[in-house]
Amino acid sequence: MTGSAPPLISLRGVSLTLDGKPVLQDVSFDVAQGETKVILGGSGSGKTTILRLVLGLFKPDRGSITVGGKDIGRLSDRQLAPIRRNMAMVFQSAALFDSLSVRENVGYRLWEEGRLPDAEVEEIVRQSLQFVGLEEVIDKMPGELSGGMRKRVGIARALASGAPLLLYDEPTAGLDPVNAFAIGHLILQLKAKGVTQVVVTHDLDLAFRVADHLVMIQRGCMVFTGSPLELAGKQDAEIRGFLDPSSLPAEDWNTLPSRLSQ
Ligand SMILES: Nc1ncnc2c1ncn2[C@@H]1O[C@H](COP(=O)(O)OP(=O)(O)OP(=O)(O)O)[C@@H](O)[C@H]1O
Repeated sequence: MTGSAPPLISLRGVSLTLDGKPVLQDVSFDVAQGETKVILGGSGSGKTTILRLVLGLFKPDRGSITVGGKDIGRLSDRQLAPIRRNMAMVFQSAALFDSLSVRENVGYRLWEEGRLPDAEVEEIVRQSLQFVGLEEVIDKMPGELSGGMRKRVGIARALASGAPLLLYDEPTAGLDPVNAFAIGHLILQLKAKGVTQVVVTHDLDLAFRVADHLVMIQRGCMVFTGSPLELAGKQDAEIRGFLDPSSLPAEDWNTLPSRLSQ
C-alpha cells in the first residue's frame, strides 16, 4: 500500500506571543510538495510571523512546526542551516543589496556557497533573469530599476538559489496592476514546474489566481483553510468583511480594519 507523500511543511497548534502580545493562536496547516499555499489576511494579522516561524527565526511557544519531516522548533541555528538552504525568501521590499549589481545580487548565494564554478553561476544567473524577463538588466544597479523590476529580480535571486521551497512576503505590495499581474504569472509558471510555494498576501486577485489552497488569518487566528472556491462561497461575516467590505452595513466600515487586525 502506498500512502500520499508527507507534507513539506506542517504546523500543528502553533501559538506565539511577542512582547506580551498573542500574535498567533493555535494555527495548524500543511503545505504539500508542489503546492502553492496562500496565507491571506489583513495588515498585522500575523502572516509574516508565520513565514518567520517556518524559517526558524521564531520558535513557537506552543505547538510544532516540521519542515521536511524535521521539528524545527527543536533545532539550533547550526542544525537549521541545511533546512534553510532548501528555502528562498522573496521579501516584501525585494531586499536587494544596493551596492551590488543585479548579477551579483542574483548569484549572491551561489557565489557565497562556492560550490559551483563561476561560469556555471553566471549561466544560472542569466537563466533566472531570463525567466523573469529581465536578462537585459544584468549589469544594472538596483537603484536603476523600477519597483516591479526589483521584485522580479528578487524572484530571480530566489530561483537562482535552486531552493525547492519559495516563500513570498507580499510579492505584489506597492505594484501597479500590470506589474502585479506579471508577478502572479511568474508564480503560476513556477507552480507548473512543481516548485512548492508559500505566498503571504492581502492581495485578493493574486490569492485567488495562484492558490491551490488558502489559509486565512485574522487577529492571529486561522479563520479558514480550503480551496479558493470554498473561500469564495463563505458567508461568515468576518470573512466576507475581508473579501468584500462593501457588502457589510456602512456603520461597520470604519471599525472593520481593527476588527480584522491586531
Ligand atoms: N518582533 C516582534 N515583536 C513584537 N511584536 C511583533 C514582532 N513582529 C510582529 N509583531 C506583531 O505581530 C503582529 C503580526 O505581525 P505580522 O508582521 O506577522 O503581520 P502581517 O499580517 O504580516 O502584517 P503586514 O501585512 O502589515 O506585514 C503585529 O501586531 C505586529 O506588531
